[in-house]
Amino acid sequence: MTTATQEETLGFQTEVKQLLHLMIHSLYSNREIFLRELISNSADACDKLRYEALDNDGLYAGDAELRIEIEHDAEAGTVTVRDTGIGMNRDEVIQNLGTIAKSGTADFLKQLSGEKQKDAKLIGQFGVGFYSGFIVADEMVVRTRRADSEQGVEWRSKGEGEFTIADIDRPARGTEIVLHLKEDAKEFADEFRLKNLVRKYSDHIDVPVRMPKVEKARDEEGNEIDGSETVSWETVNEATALWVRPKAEIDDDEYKAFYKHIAHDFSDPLTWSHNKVEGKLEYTSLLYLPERAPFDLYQRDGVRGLKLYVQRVFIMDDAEAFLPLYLRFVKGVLDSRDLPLNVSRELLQKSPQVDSMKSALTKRALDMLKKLAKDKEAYQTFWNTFGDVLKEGPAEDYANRDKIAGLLRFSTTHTDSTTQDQSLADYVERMKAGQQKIYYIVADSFNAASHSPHLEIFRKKGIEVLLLHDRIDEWLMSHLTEFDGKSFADVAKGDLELDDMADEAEKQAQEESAKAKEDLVKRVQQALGEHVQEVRVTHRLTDSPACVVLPEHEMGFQMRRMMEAAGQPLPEVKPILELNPDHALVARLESTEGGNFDDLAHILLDQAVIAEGGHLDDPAAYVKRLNTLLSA
Ligand SMILES: Nc1ncnc2c1ncn2[C@@H]1O[C@H](COP(=O)(O)OP(=O)(O)OP(=O)(O)O)[C@@H](O)[C@H]1O
Repeated sequence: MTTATQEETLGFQTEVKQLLHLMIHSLYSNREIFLRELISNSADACDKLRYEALDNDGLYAGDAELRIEIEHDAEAGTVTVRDTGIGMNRDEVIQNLGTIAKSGTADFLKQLSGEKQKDAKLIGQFGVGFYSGFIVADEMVVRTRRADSEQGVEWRSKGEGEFTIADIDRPARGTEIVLHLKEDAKEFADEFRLKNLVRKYSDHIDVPVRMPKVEKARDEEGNEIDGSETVSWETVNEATALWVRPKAEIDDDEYKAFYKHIAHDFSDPLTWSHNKVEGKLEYTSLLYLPERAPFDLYQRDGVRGLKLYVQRVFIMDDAEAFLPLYLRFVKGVLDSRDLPLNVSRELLQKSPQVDSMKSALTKRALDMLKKLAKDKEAYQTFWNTFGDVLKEGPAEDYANRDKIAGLLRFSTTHTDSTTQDQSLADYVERMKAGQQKIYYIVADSFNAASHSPHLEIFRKKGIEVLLLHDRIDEWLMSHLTEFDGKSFADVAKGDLELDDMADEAEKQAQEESAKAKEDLVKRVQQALGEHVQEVRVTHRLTDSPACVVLPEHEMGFQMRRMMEAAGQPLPEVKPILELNPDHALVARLESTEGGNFDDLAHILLDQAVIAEGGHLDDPAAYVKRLNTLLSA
């Protein structure tokens, strides 16, 4: 019997309570995963001990065998998961089992409304880990002792808002978790069931998972002898690290199970890539592409990186140095033969070996995406979830710009749909004879892009335009210069050079109408004064009377608005006003005199700004002018 001292009862952090509630209700139909989660934690704890013992093998204290044991007691209705890993001290128990360390969890949980909370998929974004025990247990007891401490600790909770913690005697290091099963979960206290679950979920774990095997002696006739029971421990999982095994011997289910272990995810991965590299550098990598985004994907301090092993010894989680930021959704394992066992995060930052592994792994990850892209549906799932992150690529990784460009997907006037599912290769294939450039427009929303006056001439001529409407798009386009030898052109910037595609008669007519409007252009320029940089006649419009454009190398409207919203002061840039010489309103303008001319010229400018998604400096003045003209 253990004696408990220093007992205190503490409350869970609010987020833990919310998460527990969410989990118990949403994972009911998937209850068996509790065992996978607890074994996964135990395996991590064994990895951590192995790592700390590299410097101090005294930590093993005569028992160097790392193992996980699972026992059950059908009568008492309990299941116990025990490990000889690193264990926890009192502070760690409070910290790890009473709080959720991940920043942003509280905010995320707050956003979830009642209906959404029922969605089992959401819970996967957190990786419920230890707390999943409460899906099947109405009480959990944890007894643990850290390998470098003499003091054992006991933690108990019914998962209802508080836990009790006390010091106990505990000769064995490591952690033991006893689950007191709920009435309707007693089925898990069964040898056969447990064994199957271990094989299903934890076969690939490096550490042996053992279960007691009860044997009875037999008499000469082969009958079991009562009272002769002996118990031996039997290893029930394969217990070799998955990535070490030859690819041909690993089936898809094993790859998937391993993903769930390392990524703490509930869903299957979309795809994976397993490679052994030999030569100057020797390492094995197993990269996975998740199906769902973690809730902290866009947080600067969100978890990312690979699980790093050196010669099969676990070194660290979330080693960020091996992949660029724009591939932060990739999960996986890297096992290197060349790095020193005592490698630290700081050393990783500076190592040339790490740099060459990073560039090789980046290529692998991009190749994995290219392969996935052959399956349109799967790739679309990827793109809808992580496309925005991949769009950071061309700016961050100049060397792989072309590869990344091939992986991008866009909305275009060809499909006129918000779904971004067209590649640049698709676009190039559809280019018109004589078309030199890949045209795009950037706007704040899909509708603003697809209804922009700038597209009128393109639609008329049947030239496809990419409709970019994500916040990051202008940033992306400023880092893409060409694709397949074709340069990119923003249809809202600079002069339109559709000349190669216009016939002679068309060109001549355009020149003539520009000439005929020279006078009007001058008058408008005078009326608008410093509000515009230039006024000119355009042929890019068919339905609208006017539009605003920016000089070729100027930052685009969308990016300007974003930077201004972020408090970044920018030098003012005046737009160029382009007039449609064939529009009735422009004809009316031409025949208007005096104050009305000024009003109408201003109205045309303001309307062009609005149509492009911009805000008016002085909206009241616009309304007043419009009303004056309407009531004239
Ligand atoms: N068997 C164990 N031995 C030692 N420490 C453990 C054990 N189980 C859990 N812990 C500690 O408790 C922490 C919280 O565990 P929990 O399973 O909730 O989350 P996690 O494993 O960190 O990540 P995730 O939430 O993604 O599963 C772990 O990070 C670990 O430090």
